[in-house]
Amino acid sequence: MTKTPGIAVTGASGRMGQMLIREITSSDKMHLAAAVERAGHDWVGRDIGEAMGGTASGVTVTDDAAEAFAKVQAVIDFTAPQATIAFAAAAAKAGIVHVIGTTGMSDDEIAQLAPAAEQGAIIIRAGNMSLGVNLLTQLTRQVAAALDADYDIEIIESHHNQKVDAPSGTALMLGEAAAEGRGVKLADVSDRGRDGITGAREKGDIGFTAIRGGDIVGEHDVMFAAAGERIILRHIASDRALFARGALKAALWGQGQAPGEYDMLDVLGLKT
Ligand SMILES: NC(=O)C1=CN([C@@H]2O[C@H](COP(=O)(O)OP(=O)(O)OC[C@H]3O[C@@H](n4cnc5c(N)ncnc54)[C@H](OP(=O)(O)O)[C@@H]3O)[C@@H](O)[C@H]2O)C=CC1
Ligand SMILES: O=C(O)C1=N[C@H](C(=O)O)C[C@H](O)C1
Repeated sequence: MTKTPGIAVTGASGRMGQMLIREITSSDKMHLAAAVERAGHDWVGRDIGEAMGGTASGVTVTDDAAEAFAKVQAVIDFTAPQATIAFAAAAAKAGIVHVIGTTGMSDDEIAQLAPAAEQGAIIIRAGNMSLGVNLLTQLTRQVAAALDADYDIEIIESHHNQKVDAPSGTALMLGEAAAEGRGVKLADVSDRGRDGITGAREKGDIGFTAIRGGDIVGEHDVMFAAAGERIILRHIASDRALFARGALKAALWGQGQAPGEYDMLDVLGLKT
């Protein structure tokens, strides 16, 4: 029998952490080999299956990422920016695949991942792991390239009321794609957080609006609004399992890749 890759999940008690553990446990292409939580978390030392309210899995939650990563082929990490930077360094030491779903990272924090990729980590990072959204980035780039600045680009995202970062990682991916299509830098045209007497909209800007409420999993619209018409590209995620399955696909794709930084377009073969 062929041995499947062992996977570690960080932020094991989180919304995505638990979803990832369920998906890995039901996959025959990989197995759950470690579950990591931060020091002091009350799940540390408990069986992850039991902590999640199910049956024993044989995997005890640990706060020792280095020890966990030494015995796996990939780590899937949906946590928080500073935690992800620390996990990247540990993944580099272990020479394993590091799938990063964490959003809300500043440019400076993203730059801090580069040394890990140079030192042996195979980093696959995306603000959204779904096929649909990654396809939508390509469509957004295409439509933005085809239309001139008479079409105002607005990105509207909606998420659950526990989300801590805005705009969402997905909205930023879509904004980058629109800016690329237009041949401009997103940082030069990004318009966020309008409030009060903002003045009229600047031609060529890419606007962002974030809605937070209830249990919305994740919805994104890219609107191209001109005199007399609007084109709206929309993605609706209705189940977090979508993101988890994308992350599992990335963990498998990364096996045997050279150390470096990749994204879901690489994994899904959508790079143009
Ligand atoms: N790329 C994608 O496709 C997707 C990305 N995401 C992103 O994934 C991230 C997590 O989302 P979600 O699961 O909803 O969030 P949760 O808050 O439910 O889970 C976050 C987990 O990370 C842990 N964590 C936070 N900070 C640290 C730290 N400093 N060290 C160690 N562990 C830490 C938390 O532990 P504790 O409870 O102790 O704080 C918790 O277990 C977010 O950035 C979100 O935007 C979400 C869905 C899809
Ligand atoms: O926090 C979430 O929930 C999600 N975060 C990602 C993002 O910031 O875009 C992906 C997805 O929309 C869910």
